[in-house]
Amino acid sequence: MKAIKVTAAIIIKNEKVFIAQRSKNDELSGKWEFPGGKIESNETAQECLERELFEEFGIRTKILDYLGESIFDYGNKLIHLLGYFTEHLSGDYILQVHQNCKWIDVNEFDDIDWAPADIELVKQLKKKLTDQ
Ligand SMILES: Nc1nc2c([nH]c(=O)n2[C@@H]2O[C@H](COP(=O)(O)OP(=O)(O)OP(=O)(O)O)[C@@H](O)[C@H]2O)c(=O)[nH]1
Repeated sequence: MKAIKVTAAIIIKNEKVFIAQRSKNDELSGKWEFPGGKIESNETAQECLERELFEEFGIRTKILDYLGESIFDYGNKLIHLLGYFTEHLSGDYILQVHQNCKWIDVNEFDDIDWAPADIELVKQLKKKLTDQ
């Protein structure tokens, strides 16, 4: 099975991380994720993330450092999630496709009902944020 490459943004403000909840009609409905989406054939991971964040929330962003990856087999598909630290440049967050969003502290990571592919990425992020 060929892995589907998906970008995921880690946006941090006042030491809190932005996460979004997938919509009712979505696959993985109700699960929380780092916003992003599938990389299209003509774009880089960075271009993809900037496009997705504008489409999904109406915000302009700048992609910073690469955090890491998670490869997860959902059975019907293999997801290759790529996490990038991302800076919010402008625009208010307006939900276009998600049912909810929130800013969470690293202490709350373990209480979130994450999309399964995110769990490995969350582990890496937690390590990075608590080791500093
Ligand atoms: N954006 C995003 N997708 C994730 C995460 N974790 C995870 O398993 N996924 C999965 O990765 C795939 C990407 O989904 P998406 O729906 O956000 O991407 P997209 O906007 O390009 O999709 P579409 O073109 O089907 O609407 C989905 O199968 C989704 O369930 C995550 O943290 N962020």
